[in-house]
Amino acid sequence: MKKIEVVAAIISFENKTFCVQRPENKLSYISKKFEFPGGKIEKGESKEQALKRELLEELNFIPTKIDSLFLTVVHQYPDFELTMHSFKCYSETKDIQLNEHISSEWLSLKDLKMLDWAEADIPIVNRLIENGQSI
Ligand SMILES: Nc1nc2c([nH]c(=O)n2[C@H]2C[C@H](O)[C@@H](COP(=O)(O)OP(=O)(O)OP(=O)(O)O)O2)c(=O)[nH]1
Repeated sequence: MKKIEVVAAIISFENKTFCVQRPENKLSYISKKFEFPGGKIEKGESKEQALKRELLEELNFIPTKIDSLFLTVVHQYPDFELTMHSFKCYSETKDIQLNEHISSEWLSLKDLKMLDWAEADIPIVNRLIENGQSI
């Protein structure tokens, strides 16, 4: 089974979390799902380098701070096994550009569950809510 390793950014600003919606995809289980911005780690890259590169590519965004690893999720999708490393990051503005995603939301923790998340993201959402930070 194919394996994919990705990094994802949980971006915070004024107690809200940035959530982005993926475009349509032939894989129904990720098509138009909400996720945390990020993407695949390329050969020779550290996780932090990959995160910074993906945030620039997808959002033209440079975080003011990146925390240490928040949670790593291993999730079996029908076509591949995903390992996703998530990191809390911080923004100084709500104004973030979307280069690839079809929509975005800044949500309080109590509202995160209202979105239709990619399945692999559910443990991250649950952990954020449990921790109760940035409510
Ligand atoms: N970035 C990101 N990917 C996620 C999340 N949840 C989740 O299931 N995924 C899956 C969707 C994709 O199958 C894979 C990431 O691939 P991607 O398409 O975003 O990565 P990429 O930009 O490097 O890919 P590529 O199009 O350049 O090949 O991980 C998430 O929260 N963030």
